[in-house]
Amino acid sequence: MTGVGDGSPIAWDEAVAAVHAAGRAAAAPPVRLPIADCDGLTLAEPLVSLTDLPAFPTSSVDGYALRGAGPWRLNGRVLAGHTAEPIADGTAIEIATGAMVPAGTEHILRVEESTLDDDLVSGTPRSLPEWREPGDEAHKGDELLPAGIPVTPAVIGLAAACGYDTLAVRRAPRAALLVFGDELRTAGPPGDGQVRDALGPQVPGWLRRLGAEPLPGFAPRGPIEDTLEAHVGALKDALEHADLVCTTGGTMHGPVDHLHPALAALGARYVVNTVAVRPGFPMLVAQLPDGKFVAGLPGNPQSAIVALMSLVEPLIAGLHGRAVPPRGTVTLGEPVPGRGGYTHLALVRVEADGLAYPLRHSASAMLRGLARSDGFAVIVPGGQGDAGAVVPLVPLPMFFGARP
Ligand SMILES: Nc1nc2c(c(=O)[nH]1)N[C@H]1C(S)=C(S)[C@@H](COP(=O)(O)OP(=O)(O)OC[C@H]3O[C@@H](n4cnc5c(N)ncnc54)[C@H](O)[C@@H]3O)O[C@H]1N2
Ligand code: MOO
Repeated sequence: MTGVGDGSPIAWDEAVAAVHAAGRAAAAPPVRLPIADCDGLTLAEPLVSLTDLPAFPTSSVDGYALRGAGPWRLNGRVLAGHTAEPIADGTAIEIATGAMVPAGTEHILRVEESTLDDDLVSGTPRSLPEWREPGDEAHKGDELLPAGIPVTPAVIGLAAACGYDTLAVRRAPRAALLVFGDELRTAGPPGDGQVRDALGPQVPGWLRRLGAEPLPGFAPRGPIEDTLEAHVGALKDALEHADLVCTTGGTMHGPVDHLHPALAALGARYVVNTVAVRPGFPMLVAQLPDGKFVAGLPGNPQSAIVALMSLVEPLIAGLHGRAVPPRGTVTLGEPVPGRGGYTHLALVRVEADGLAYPLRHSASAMLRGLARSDGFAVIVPGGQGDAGAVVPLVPLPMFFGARP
């Protein structure tokens, strides 16, 4: 096998950039879908307004459109959804919020600030216009959003408002999960040398939140029998359906770690093979000759999630045609040690004082810290996190669709 990272681990930020670039190069071609089906997908073209917004002068209030000096003779009504005739001098036209303002209107008088006596309207209109002019929000042809941004419900609303029925989007990559490890139990408490599979049940939820499309059923397969044949067979099968297959365990070179030989048997090329990060360094991403990806997550449960956030999140972003997700910063409330020449991804929780505190029970085999965490504080190689230091944060996407 060939590829970046053969031999010694590559730097964490280089690994992030490498998988993102590989994903971007393999991004699916754009498709056109009805706007309501685009939530969580990615704009493949800039959103350009198809119209002025608003498209016509639009009343912001219920009241009377006026022209000339008052009192004004009431001469009709215009409701939202209708076109308006021009207004004659010295007249008032009753107008509803959202209705088209008659041409020639000089003021709109709010209904609660007016009096109507027979057919005569009087009152003092406010000095500021009570309507929105065409183009106040956007002009036809304005670029409202660039290509490559996630389609959120707000984006769908904006697209609808300016006239779109369909959008050019990139589909989400389809992801599958294979769990390796004969020692795993899929039900009940651990014991007798066996541990409970803690990744099969949780990784699909993370993948969904990172923007992958669940394969029908999305059932993680495993544990896969600890033979090379079984690994190759399971990978082939999953790769028939998925653009991205995540595996857990078997990233090292123990007697029953078959991931590397299985990837070699499939003709895969490493995009990244081991990363200078703790925990989780044996993580890898490989690409098959047909362009599909395998992400090898280490078996230690917290390390697997470090690998998801380090490699799988930017890979999925690339496959969507998006930038690497923005990673903010936190201010540390307590010191967080560095890990020598490795990047340290340290579980932290942001407390009520706004500061991020390292969590206990956060060794690579543990999940107790992860379950209380907001994300990973990033301590750069050779550095350390002093209390009060501002450091990057890799946030965990806690809510469904929070970061598609
Ligand atoms: N000689 C060395 N051995 C190990 C090293 C090393 O540098 N030299 N690194 C350790 C590190 S760090 C990690 S991480 C693991 C990665 O190993 P694998 O990816 O090959 O994972 P496994 O050996 O299959 O499992 C490791 C550990 O995690 C438990 N596990 C696996 N899958 C699950 C699961 N789905 N749910 C819960 N727990 C799981 C498994 O039982 C093992 O305890 O290698 C170290 N070894
Ligand atoms: O790097 Mo391992 O992933 O520390 O537990």
